[in-house]
Amino acid sequence: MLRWLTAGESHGPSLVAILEGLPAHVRVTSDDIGDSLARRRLGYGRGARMKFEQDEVTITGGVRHGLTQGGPVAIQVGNTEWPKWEKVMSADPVDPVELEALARNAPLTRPRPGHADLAGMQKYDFQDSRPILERASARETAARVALGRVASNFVEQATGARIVSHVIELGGVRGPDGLWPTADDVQRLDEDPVRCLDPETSAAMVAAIDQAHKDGDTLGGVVEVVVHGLPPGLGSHVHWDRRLDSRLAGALMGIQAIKGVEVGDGFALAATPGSLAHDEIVPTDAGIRRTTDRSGGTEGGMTTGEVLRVRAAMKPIATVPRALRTVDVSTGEETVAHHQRSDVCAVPAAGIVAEAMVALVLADAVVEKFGGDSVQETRRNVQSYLDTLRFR
Ligand SMILES: Cc1cc2nc3c(=O)[nH]c(=O)nc-3n(C[C@H](O)[C@H](O)[C@H](O)COP(=O)(O)O)c2cc1C
Ligand SMILES: C=C(O[C@@H]1CC(C(=O)O)=C[C@@H](OP(=O)(O)O)[C@H]1O)C(=O)O
Repeated sequence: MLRWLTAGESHGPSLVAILEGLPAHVRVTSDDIGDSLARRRLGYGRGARMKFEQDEVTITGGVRHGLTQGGPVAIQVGNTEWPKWEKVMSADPVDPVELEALARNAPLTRPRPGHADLAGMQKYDFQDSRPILERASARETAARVALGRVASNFVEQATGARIVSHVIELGGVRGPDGLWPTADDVQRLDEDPVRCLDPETSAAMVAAIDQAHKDGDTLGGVVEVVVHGLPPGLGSHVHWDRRLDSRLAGALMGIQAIKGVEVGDGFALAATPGSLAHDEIVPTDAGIRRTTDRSGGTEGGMTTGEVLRVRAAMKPIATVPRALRTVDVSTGEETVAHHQRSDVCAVPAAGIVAEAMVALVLADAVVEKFGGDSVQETRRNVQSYLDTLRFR
């Protein structure tokens, strides 16, 4: 079983993340992790912070000379914003007079509808939303993406499978159906301002972001994660919490602002007759194959060996410049929510986070099915399973 945890606040000194349970000899470097973090910062519509903040990666445990050692992998991602927040976010007490003089420390008492502010203040008994938003912030996804890169290196080195994501809808602009990227499309997608495969749709998405920016508004959208080359049989039909589709859905729903998940054609299948909803099984020269991939590569909570496809729908950014109504909790009076610099749209970044979450679920499922204390042992186990697989 893989276990992982992240800690750290949006404006704290750093995020930290630990991943336990991977075999030894997985190739991974700080540059790999830095590359994945750089991909998460991409995307038209993100706010000013993405431009001036750097992700400073340090692997502090579990990796030696570019190979995992079998122990927990520990990664630190420094927040370069920290010097501005040293007093406000200090772990140790700070002189209250000094704190009072800091504009940055002014209590945030006008909770934003759509963010964690109000429910968090009620639940954790704070009169200021700062302690809530600091941890609710999607800054934390940098730590997940760092671990996700270690996990995806493992999945690729053990099974050959490759993970890619793309944006299929943004601000109501939807691309043509049935366009799925291959792993060779990653560079092209990363170069597109909104990580969309279709150039015309991409241009319309960029225009939608520009319009929202002009209108003081924010946008959401839908990302799809596609995995090529997985073996059949990851996950299991035998219990709800062993189903791979359930684990993927939980992981994707665990990303900030994700409000819907689909596996394969998901909700559209509910409106399709059975004769057109499933993936027929046919004999081919390459073995038993499917004619379509409507199920998104899982049946009975297990991978089928076809392309895995999962989608996540992101609600619009909660910090709306044309601020929404709220209550000032210090007075009880109606007012508008606090607003500072913020993303207009972070759907392209959410796709990179979704890739990381899928990688972590798949790494767990690969360890569970194939085991191994070194990645070469895992790979041998995968190969012997494939060599002896029935009805290939
Ligand atoms: C990559 C990414 C970037 C985000 N950027 C912002 C942002 O700049 N401003 C904001 O208000 N919300 C942003 N969000 C969304 C908030 O984190 C999210 O709405 C908040 O945590 C509450 O979400 P929940 O209702 O799903 O818990 C972002 C989310 C993601 C995944
Ligand atoms: C810092 C990141 O995203 C942040 C996520 C976020 C939120 O509320 O989720 C709010 C914004 O931060 P701030 O409130 O400091 O402007 C984003 O910039 C990041 O992704 O690295």
